[in-house]
Amino acid sequence: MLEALKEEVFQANLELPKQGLIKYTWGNVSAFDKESGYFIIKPSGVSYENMKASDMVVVDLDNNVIEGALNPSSDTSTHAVIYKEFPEIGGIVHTHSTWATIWAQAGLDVPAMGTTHADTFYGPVPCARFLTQEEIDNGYEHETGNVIIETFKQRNLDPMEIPGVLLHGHGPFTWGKDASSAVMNAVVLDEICKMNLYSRQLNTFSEELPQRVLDKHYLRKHGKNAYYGQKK
Ligand SMILES: O=C(CO)[C@@H](O)[C@@H](O)COP(=O)(O)O
Repeated sequence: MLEALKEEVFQANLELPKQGLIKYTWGNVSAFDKESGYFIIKPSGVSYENMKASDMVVVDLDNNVIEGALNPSSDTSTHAVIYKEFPEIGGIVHTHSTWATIWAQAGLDVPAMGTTHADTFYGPVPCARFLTQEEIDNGYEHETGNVIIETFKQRNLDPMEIPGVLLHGHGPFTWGKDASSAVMNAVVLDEICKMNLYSRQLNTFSEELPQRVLDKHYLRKHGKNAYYGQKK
């Protein structure tokens, strides 16, 4: 079942090593199928070289495997929590990409310092807190999803305007309307983390974008008045 989406998820997963976002098996991509309510995710620990589209695992939002011979990613319940809470999300990516993970390990939000950032993220990308011992005991991956939701709720963020998050001491999750846009957002997040780090090294006092520039760049690409991709 869902053969076309399996192929899409497979291709999106292959894009991670191609874009230099992961080494070994340090990441996963999934995509949600609105009609069935199932999502498709990379199998756990399977190397990208040996993986086939038919290895992709179909799961439901309660983490039951519906189809697939291999174990789904160990991050499956984090993906499920995000899909459940934010129905507009159609694809999710988790990586340990170097630059974004550096910011995650530093425990810092990623400030919007340039228009590269503003073209994709409408404000700083938040860094979510460490999990408590109780949360880890309750179910680490599930609670990781809950901490992401908590971060977006507490800060009143729209997940489609800020399509990603850092987890303190761990790494990034990004998402989008489908798997390939979630991968693109993972690439952008890693690049802006790199740019910001160098900018702050060159000038500790490098400023964040003024709101007017953030608005200009984000709003011409997104939302009802977007200029990009519209007919003349
Ligand atoms: O975050 C981690 C490990 O820290 C996992 O995402 C990573 O190892 C990938 O796991 P899976 O192979 O998807 O089970």
